[in-house]
Amino acid sequence: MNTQINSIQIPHTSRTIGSEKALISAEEVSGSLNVVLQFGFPAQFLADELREQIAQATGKTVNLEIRHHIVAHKVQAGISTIQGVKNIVAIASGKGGVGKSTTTANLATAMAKMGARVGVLDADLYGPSQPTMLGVKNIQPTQQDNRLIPVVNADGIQVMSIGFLIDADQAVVWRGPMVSQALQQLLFQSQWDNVDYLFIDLPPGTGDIQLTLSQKIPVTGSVVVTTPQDIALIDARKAVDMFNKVNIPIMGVLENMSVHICTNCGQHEAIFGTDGGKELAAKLGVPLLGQLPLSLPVREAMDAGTASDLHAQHEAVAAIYQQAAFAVALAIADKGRDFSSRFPKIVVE
Ligand SMILES: Nc1ncnc2c1ncn2[C@@H]1O[C@H](COP(=O)(O)OP(=O)(O)OP(=O)(O)O)[C@@H](O)[C@H]1O
Repeated sequence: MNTQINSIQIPHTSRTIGSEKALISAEEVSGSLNVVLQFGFPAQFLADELREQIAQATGKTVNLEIRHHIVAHKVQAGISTIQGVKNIVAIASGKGGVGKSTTTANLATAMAKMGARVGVLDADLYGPSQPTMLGVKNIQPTQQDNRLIPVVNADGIQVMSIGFLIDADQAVVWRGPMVSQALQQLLFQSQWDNVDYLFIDLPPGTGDIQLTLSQKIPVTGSVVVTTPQDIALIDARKAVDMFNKVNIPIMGVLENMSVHICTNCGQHEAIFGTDGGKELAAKLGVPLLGQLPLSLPVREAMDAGTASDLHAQHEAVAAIYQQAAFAVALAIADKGRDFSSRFPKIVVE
């Protein structure tokens, strides 16, 4: 029985239940089979497909319980992980306005809907938009014992934003070191509650601020967002170079605004060119996480703060983000574990 279950392929992957060592138990009770599986990534959303496959392979009625055990994975050498946060994913773009914040909000929403505990840190000082996109713009974080408690949205996403603390007009005159300090404060002094994946929406560009941040924040992996336009791709490459410089693995490239689909006639128009992100990913040898079309419901949902409803009502959009988030979770699960928080820091005086 176990051999049959272990050889089942996990949907949307080339892995099997056996290769993931996911089978905890399979017991026959009163004619049906009680199966418990545990994964190192969120897999609750695969429950129906897996139950069906196990039923087919064993010829039994199956009761399936799916658990996940997500652990902290390796970050850059010499940086310790943060209390309450297991894995940080930095979302970056070389060029502004390509949809980095939209991607962050939707990857986080997809990951939360897949059953993970998710946080978002809005580090986009020059245009903090996560509170708006995630529907919490009118809520302020509270304070407890000198720590900020992140605001929690409809999907349970813990949100912290530089926009909660300063107004955007003031921010534009901030210099690099001030930005870096404010962000570290937000990250290290917030009371994150057992977050599996914390997405950081970095400011656009690849200057000193981004470089400093990627050297000081413990990042498990990064995602680079680009439109297919040549000019965006050149800058996206710079973002990739930046992450390589500080040894942060790139989990993939997400191509945004890939095509425009006419709402009247359904015709596809490649306004920003075709497949640029796909080609960039291939050239760099990193996965293409997805290609999201220009989409009116996406724009409307981001403005209205209804990312959660967007995923419930627009299956095609939700599927693109779910696949991308799943690919990120799998890539993280494949990395070595981080044990930095288990050992006390040794300080030589
Ligand atoms: N695929 C899409 N379809 C429709 N509108 C989109 C799409 N992606 C992003 N947008 C819209 O484009 C605008 C810019 O997107 P967003 O703020 O995510 O970009 P950004 O790269 O984070 O920008 P910034 O440089 O300001 O940080 C937003 O109004 C957003 O709703």
